Amino acid sequence: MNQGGFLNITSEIGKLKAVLLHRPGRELERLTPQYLHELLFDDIPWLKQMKKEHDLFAEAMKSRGTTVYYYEELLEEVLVNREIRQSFIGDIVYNTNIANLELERLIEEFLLSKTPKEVVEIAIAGLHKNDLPEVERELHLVDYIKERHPFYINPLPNLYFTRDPGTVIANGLSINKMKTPARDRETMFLKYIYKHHPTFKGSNTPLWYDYEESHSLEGGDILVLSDKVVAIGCSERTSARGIEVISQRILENTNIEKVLAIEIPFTRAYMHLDTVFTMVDRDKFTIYPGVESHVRAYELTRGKSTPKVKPMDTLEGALKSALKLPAVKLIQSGGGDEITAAREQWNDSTNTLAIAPGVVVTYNRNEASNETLRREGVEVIEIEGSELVRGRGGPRCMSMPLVREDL
Ligand SMILES: NC(=[NH2+])NCCC[C@H](N)C(=O)O
Repeated sequence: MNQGGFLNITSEIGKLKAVLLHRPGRELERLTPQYLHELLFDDIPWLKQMKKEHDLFAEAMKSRGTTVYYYEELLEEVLVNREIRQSFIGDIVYNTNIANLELERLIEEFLLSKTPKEVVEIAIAGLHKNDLPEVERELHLVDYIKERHPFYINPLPNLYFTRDPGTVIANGLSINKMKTPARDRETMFLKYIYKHHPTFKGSNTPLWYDYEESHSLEGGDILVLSDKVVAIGCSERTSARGIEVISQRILENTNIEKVLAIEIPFTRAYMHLDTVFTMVDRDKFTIYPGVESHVRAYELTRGKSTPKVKPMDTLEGALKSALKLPAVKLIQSGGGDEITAAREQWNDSTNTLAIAPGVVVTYNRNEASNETLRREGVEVIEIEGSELVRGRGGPRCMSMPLVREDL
């Protein structure tokens, strides 16, 4: 069924051929202690160092044969077309909640006077109130009341976690519905790329989910385990209904036969399934031992209009049965020590990115977890992440695989 289009993901571990990243930019320099929580950060990273770390992350993939695409480049290419740029600017302004038509028009005019590159930059880094040239205008009530908020267009500091707004499943794309307002606008970028970029558009690239739908679904929860099985975390960010809706669509339109819905505790430390559980080889997974006993798995198969559900006894059993494997290995992160495991999980030890079967990229700081993976025969490529980690995401969160070789 996977013929035609550019996108192809039939596993978590097939050789990674193309990936979408976002190099952290000025949006990170707009974080202040006051808005950290709202913007889903716990700390303020140092941008210069962050960029270096991110470039080395990209390099680690490139040197192994992965083509790296960047959000800002693709968007800029799309926005060279004036009509598309106008529509994009209209959408951005519409999504800002400025609630003042005159001001909206001024911002629109301001953006229309910018080059495609500048528009992309503002769309991601936001528009500070001081950056809009002063014009005489009558102040409305909303101007007074909202005055303390520093931005007309909010910055998107989480965009470097490209995993979350979009997910390729089989030959199609899911443009996800983000749970929080802080990340809502990220998904719109993907829609423009999908609709207008020559590499991505194509009548044969199905859309499995759209950000305009009402139930939240984030990419950190979606793991394409094989050409027949997808796992989706039910979490703080991804709703049960969102899982049902996308599952029925992929069960009807692809070779996928089963979706494993995996329920994890709803808490900030494990906001997505991939913060506690990732696939590292054909029959190997890494898991944070602190959640193992709280995880519940359900097997979904195609139903009439919504999937049939079968609760499973254990995660291990569910994986074995769905993947038709005689055994699976759940490798516990943290090297068997409870305290180390919890500390390293906070720093994304279980958020591994497989770039080939049994080959993963991880942060070097998670020494015990990396050592455990190696002992289990996994090749571990370590990257520096002291600044990147401050946004609470690791190599898997920072990447959106577009094309993998089939296994
Ligand atoms: N796939 C992931 N685990 N992504 C992590 C995203 C972290 C980001 N600060 C957020 O809270 O949304």
